[in-house]
Formats: sequence, C-alpha cells, structure tokens
Amino acid sequence: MTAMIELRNAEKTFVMHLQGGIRLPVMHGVTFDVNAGECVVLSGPSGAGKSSILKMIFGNYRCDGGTITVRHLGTFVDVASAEPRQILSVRRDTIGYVSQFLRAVPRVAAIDVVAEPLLNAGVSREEAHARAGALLKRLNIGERLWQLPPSTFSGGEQQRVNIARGFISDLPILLLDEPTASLDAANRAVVVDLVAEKKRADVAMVAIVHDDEVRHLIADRLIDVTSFAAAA
Ligand SMILES: Nc1ncnc2c1ncn2[C@@H]1O[C@H](COP(=O)(O)OP(=O)(O)OP(=O)(O)O)[C@@H](O)[C@H]1O
Repeated sequence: MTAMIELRNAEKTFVMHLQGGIRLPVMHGVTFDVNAGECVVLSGPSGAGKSSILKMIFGNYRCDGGTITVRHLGTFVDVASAEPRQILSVRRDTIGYVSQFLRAVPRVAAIDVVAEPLLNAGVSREEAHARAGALLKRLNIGERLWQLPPSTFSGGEQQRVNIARGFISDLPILLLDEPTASLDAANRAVVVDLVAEKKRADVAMVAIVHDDEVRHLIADRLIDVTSFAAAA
C-alpha cells in the first residue's frame, strides 16, 4: 500500500433503535485512496454521505463492511475493525479532524486551546505557545483575545481558533469538515494557504468544502460520493 488512506468497499447502514430498529442504508462500495501530499475533496448533494465518510475514517462511525486502512506509525491499521484503544492511538499520532465548530472547554484560554495538541505531542510549552500565537495571528485573532476563553468569541472567531488547533499539529492525515464555512474572504485565503503548506509537508487530506472557489483552489481530486449511495 502506498496510499495514506485506502478505503475498500466501506459501507454504512444506520439502525434507528428508537424507531423500532428501522435500517437506513446510507452507502456502500466506498472505494478510493488518498496519497501523501494531496487533498481529496468529497462532493455531492446534502445528505449524500460526505460527513459520514469523514466520520468513518476518523472512527466515529463504525463501518458495517469493507476496510479503511490507514498508515499509522509505520504499520497499517484498519479503522473499520480497530478496537477503540487503537482508534485513540491513531487519533493521537496520525489523524487530525477539523470540524466546523469548536468544542471549547470553559475557562481555557484561546492560546492554550490551540497549543494543546502540540503539548500532548511532547512539544515544549514555550514552542507550543509561540506556534499557537503565530497561527492565531495569521488567522487574524488579535493578541488581546489570546488569554480569553473562546466560549465568548463570535462564531467566525471560534471557527478560526478551531482551525488553528486543527492545523497546528504535525499529523500525517487531516480531515477537514467545512473548515471555511463562516469565514470572510481574507480568512478563507489563509486556510487555502494552510492547506497548501500541509500538502508541501506531505500531509494527506480529505475535505468537505461547499465554497466553489475554495474547493477549486485546494482540491487535487474530487470524489462524487453519490456513486456510493445505497439503494434505500
Ligand atoms: N448518526 C446518524 N444516525 C442516523 N442517520 C444518520 C446519522 N448520520 C447521518 N445520517 C444520515 O446519513 C445520510 C448522510 O448524511 P451526511 O451527514 O453524511 O451527509 P452529507 O453529504 O455530509 O450532508 P451535508 O452536505 O448536508 O452535510 C443522511 O440521510 C443522514 O440523515
């Protein structure tokens, strides 16, 4: 395997336990690769299953069939069948996930929220804070906000703190779930630059982006997920 992520016939059916066990087949035959240094963008209409595919790769949603193999610390792990302990290890050292919303812990300063992934990876406090500050500055979060908890920030400010937290780590795989959704043009351009830098650092990315212009700028390949739709 040369790819960083290899999906083979992954499938997902939701079972609605509170509705008498109704089965909702969402997709099957999900098959594609993501190589180091490329950004694959998932496309398709609302409800087609884009977010579900990201969540399957991140191990949030269990697959009902197929394999999702990721390169993890020199070995291969099938996240479709991995134990929770292994999934946590993959998240610590291999896969980062940038969602649209920040899950801010109350009373933790923005700079610490952003620096945390580096501190967890063993980077010194001084370096982690320096890198966090530099990223916040690039994303136009003024220094006066750095020591404040982001729970009181505007939606767009919170999203930028979240982006900084997601992009700060040196993980080899990054999943981006609408990272530019509520950003203005200047900050969208910063995110486009950050994605380009990750490509140069050989990071493999899978993204969902609704903005046509951003999609065009970051996508090396588009995958239309409607081809994986399961017959209802
Ligand atoms: N946890 C869940 N339980 C039940 N059904 C779910 C769950 N998550 C997703 N689905 C269903 O799976 C389908 C695909 O949803 P998904 O969020 O992956 O689509 P999407 O392409 O990302 O849509 P959007 O562009 O609107 O975000 C939808 O019909 C949705 O209702």
